[in-house]
Amino acid sequence: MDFTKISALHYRLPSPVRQFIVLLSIIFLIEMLLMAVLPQVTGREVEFKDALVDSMGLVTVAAPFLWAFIVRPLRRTAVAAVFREEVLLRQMVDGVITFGEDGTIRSLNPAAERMFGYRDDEAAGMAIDCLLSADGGYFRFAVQASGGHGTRQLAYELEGIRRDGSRFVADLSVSRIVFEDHRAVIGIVRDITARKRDEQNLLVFKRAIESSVNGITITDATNGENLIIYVNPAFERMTGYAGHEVLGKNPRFLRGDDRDQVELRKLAMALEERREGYFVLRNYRKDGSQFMNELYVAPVRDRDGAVTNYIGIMNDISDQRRYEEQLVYQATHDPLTGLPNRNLLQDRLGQALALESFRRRNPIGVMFLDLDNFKKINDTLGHTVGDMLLKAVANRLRNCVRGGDTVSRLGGDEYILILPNVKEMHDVTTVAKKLLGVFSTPFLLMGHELYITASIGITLFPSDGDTVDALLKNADAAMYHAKEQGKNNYQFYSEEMNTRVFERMALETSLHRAIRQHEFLLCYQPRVDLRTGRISGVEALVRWNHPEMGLVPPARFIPLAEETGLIVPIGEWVLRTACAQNKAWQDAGLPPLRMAVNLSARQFRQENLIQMVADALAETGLDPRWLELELTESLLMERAEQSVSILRSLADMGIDIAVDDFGTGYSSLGYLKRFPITNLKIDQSFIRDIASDPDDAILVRTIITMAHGLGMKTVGEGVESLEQIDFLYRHGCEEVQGYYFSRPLTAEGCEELLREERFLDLRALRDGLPGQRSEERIRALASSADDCRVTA
Ligand SMILES: Nc1nc2c(ncn2[C@@H]2O[C@@H]3COP(=O)(O)O[C@H]4[C@@H](O)[C@H](n5cnc6c(=O)[nH]c(N)nc65)O[C@@H]4COP(=O)(O)O[C@H]3[C@H]2O)c(=O)[nH]1
Repeated sequence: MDFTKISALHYRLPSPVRQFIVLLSIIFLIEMLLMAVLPQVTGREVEFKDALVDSMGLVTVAAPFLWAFIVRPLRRTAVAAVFREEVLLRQMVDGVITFGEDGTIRSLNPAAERMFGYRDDEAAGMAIDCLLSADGGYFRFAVQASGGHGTRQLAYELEGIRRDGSRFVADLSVSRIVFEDHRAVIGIVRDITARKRDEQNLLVFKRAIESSVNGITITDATNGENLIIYVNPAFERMTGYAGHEVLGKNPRFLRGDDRDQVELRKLAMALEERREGYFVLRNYRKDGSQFMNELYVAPVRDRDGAVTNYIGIMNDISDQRRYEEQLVYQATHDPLTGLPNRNLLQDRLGQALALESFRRRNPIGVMFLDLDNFKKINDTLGHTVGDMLLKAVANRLRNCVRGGDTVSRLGGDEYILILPNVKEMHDVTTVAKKLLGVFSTPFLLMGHELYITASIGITLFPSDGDTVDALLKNADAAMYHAKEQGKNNYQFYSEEMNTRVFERMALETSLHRAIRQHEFLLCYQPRVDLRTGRISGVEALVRWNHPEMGLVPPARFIPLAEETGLIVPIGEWVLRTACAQNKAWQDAGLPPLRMAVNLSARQFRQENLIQMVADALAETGLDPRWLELELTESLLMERAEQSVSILRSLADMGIDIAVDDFGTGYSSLGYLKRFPITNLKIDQSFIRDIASDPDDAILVRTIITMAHGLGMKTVGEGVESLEQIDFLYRHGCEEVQGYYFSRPLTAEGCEELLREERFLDLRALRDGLPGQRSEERIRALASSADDCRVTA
């Protein structure tokens, strides 16, 4: 390799011969001068002339020494210096290109060779434009470089072109070198593609950080202080602090005085252990407001693994937390009253049981409180009032118990109370009495003064059960017992209550089976027209022929069927069977009579009721005028407005409507007038003492008068004596029904009665109070009929 070609540096190294000659000449000239001047000064011209000759000889003799001891060492030193520079050039990682002012490349150093893919000798003579492309070509910078005086350095960013045509970003520094008569340009080229990419990447990262919705902090961990050196705009938005206000501070200022946080301790530990971590902290904005900071902290390590910085990524999750809390609240609380719901109740009771099983100190009381007749209020006054009442009850119950007790709502009108720390049984009784007492004051809601009572069932852990389910189930059974005991009382759980509940469940199961296996049958109780004494109609009464229990009375299964909804298929069967039976009697040539069929509340609320009745009539072929539907007074009044339209539709079909158990509910005269009612059936509770109790007598008289005033007829129910019949007859009651004339009969028994055209002999009544004979006669008549008496 010709080093002299590499760069312009070799121009600085003078020729050794020239140096040597110059040196000798200088010495000789000095001696000559001395020889010329000294004789003048000393006046000894001859001696000096001889000496001059000697000097010349000496100079000649000294010349090799001069060469050997001065010029050569100097030369060596210089060459070594140049060599060092040349080696430097060769070792340089930057490419060095020398080229003339005409743009012809003179040399490339090895780095430039690697960079451009040309060997030095290949590149020599090529135009610099082939390696470096810039707008306006090489001349722009070459001319600029050579334009000034002395050496100037200029930097450019160009495109480097490799031998294979690929390009890279080149950073070029050019220097113009002028040495003696040599001129050249040195270009130092650096491939800055990676740097440029890094710069771009940095820009992207910076932009990402700046535009991140997460607050980002960078702290300096080198001095152990962890002071903030950067915060992004999201941090400023999140905290309300401007960047300059927090730079140089430790981020812990965000926690304010709220130091007692478990998560803070975890954070401190993570920082101490120099590891990353995730924390949720209560932090405070500049205005003092709190926010939940979901913080992710990660250390940044240098090449040696030492932590230099921490990056903190913050996320304000206050809204999310609120939402989560709301979800948890919704999942654990009753939306209406704000009381704990079944989930939370089970959780709390479970915890109380676990704790008490361990401590075994005091029993836990569980109370099941159910409002009495709440449904009536809901149905008559509407759901708004019902809801208000439930809320008001919740408040009263809450205020009635201690802080550690739980009042929860299971739904509907059922509340459960947990008393976790019962010291004595007496405590539970006191609380139960207190709870019943909160209902002694009426509830004033939307202008209504509501009196309501509650029934409470009580179980105790561990004596009545040791699981949540068992305790709740037994409290429920006890509450049912309280209802059975006349409501508005409390009952402690006992084993036999469960037996009853179990029986109820068994009954429910067998009711399902009864429908499938057609275990129901109908009895018919005749109704007598007091004007003629003849049978004017019959009432269909359902019986359940239970395979083991025998005939089960409706009072034992109708309420359960009503509760479970089974009354709908049962009622439909009753209606069809009764219509079919009536039609069959008519077809058999018996005198036509009215068939009364009971409709339960659930059936009455069925959307397809009208259609169902129409279908039953159509399928059996019974004329609607021989059908009478019986509905209770309370059922009609519960949803009076809806009842009006349903009853009208039924009446329009030609069906008679009777109000059952009249006098037991609270009828509004206004509605009674609007209902298309044919008959009012006076409840047997008023008939029973009609002859002895003046109040009942007045009431019955009033009902009859009122019914007539409204254009309705009356039927006396449960008539058992001639005196009762006499009273009703005298006060204008149109019909009677009761054991006196006939008990409910099987279809065959009833048919026989009809065939025989049995009648009530009214002569005795017309002639005044009946004598012994006539009464006996009538009794005999009644007892001769087939009996459909129930066994249970
Ligand atoms: N102490 C006494 N009782 C008398 C006398 N005369 C009749 N009874 C009884 O009084 C009830 C009259 O029927 P209800 O008021 O409609 O009252 C009925 C009715 O509300 C309901 N029920 C009966 N059958 C059906 C039905 O098919 N569907 C629906 N939804 N309810 C029914 O069950 C209730 C009870 O029916 P039952 O046990 O058959 O009881 C019948 C009947 O046997 C009497 O002189 N003295």
